[in-house]
Amino acid sequence: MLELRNVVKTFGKNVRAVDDVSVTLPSGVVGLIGHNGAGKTTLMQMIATIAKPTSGQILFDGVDIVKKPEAMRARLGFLPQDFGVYPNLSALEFMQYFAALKGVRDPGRIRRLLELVNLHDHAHRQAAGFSGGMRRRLGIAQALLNDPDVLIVDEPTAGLDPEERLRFRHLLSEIGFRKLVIVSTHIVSDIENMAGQLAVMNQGRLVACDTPDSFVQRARNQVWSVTVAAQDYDALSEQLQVLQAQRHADGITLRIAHPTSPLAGAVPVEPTLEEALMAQRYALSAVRGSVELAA
Ligand SMILES: Nc1ncnc2c1ncn2[C@@H]1O[C@H](COP(=O)(O)OP(=O)(O)OP(=O)(O)O)[C@@H](O)[C@H]1O
Repeated sequence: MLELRNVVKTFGKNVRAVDDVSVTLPSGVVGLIGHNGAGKTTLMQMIATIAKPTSGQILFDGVDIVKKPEAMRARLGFLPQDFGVYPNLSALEFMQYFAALKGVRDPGRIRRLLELVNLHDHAHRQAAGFSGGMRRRLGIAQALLNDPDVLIVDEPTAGLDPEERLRFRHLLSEIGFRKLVIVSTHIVSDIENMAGQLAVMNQGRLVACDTPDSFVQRARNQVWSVTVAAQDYDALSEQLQVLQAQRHADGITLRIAHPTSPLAGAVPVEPTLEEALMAQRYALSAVRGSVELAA
């Protein structure tokens, strides 16, 4: 169990990257979500013991890992955002290199991990020719070498194509059956089907931590659907929090976040998780990107 108590990280005088975060995380997949600059990477770096909190405590199974980082390092797998593979090494050589660094002596483990991430057929290929998804999967394989109890993955699907995203999500959710997996992202769809808990960060603060279902439940009766005339769209979108707009022959059907009925004829609809987060005003840059007029 991982426990953060009043964790603060400041940079210089003015930047409070992580601002008084307290949370307890048992096991399973936790989605750490928030817009760019919300503090996700800084928080994960502190959990991974590669940055120290300015104040506060981080306990893993009751041990203070700020004072005793080795207690965490031995049980940690970390895939940072800017993880790079060595292009001249094959997948197998890369794994052997990290196994040596981590003191892992079981050669069968490398083979099993390459199978787990579906790279066993490419074990002898140089990583230089790997796609983004293959590199991320190799990154996960090295992070699992020491059979960690905690796996931390920063922005796992950045730059991956849709098929690779799916495969990667599936892999992480499988690992989450047995371990604590912390996945940071600003893309809700990356974690909505695998995270048991969602921790939402905004400006360094942890503004909410709950199950995806609870977020959706709280947003019920706050997301509305209504069809309006095409010429009214610009004015309405200025006044209302439009989550989605779809153009068709009879006008434009809007999905709107509002605590009460926003317009005559509006009917409440079941919110998606993304809409629920928007309706509750957890600003997420990725969500704003989804508000586009579909022709
Ligand atoms: N080494 C540093 N020195 C100064 N400021 C920093 C440093 N690292 C992070 N920050 C600032 O701390 C805040 C949080 O950054 P952080 O990278 O943790 O956010 P994030 O949620 O991971 O963002 P992203 O999704 O873009 O990776 C930002 O304002 C960032 O500019």
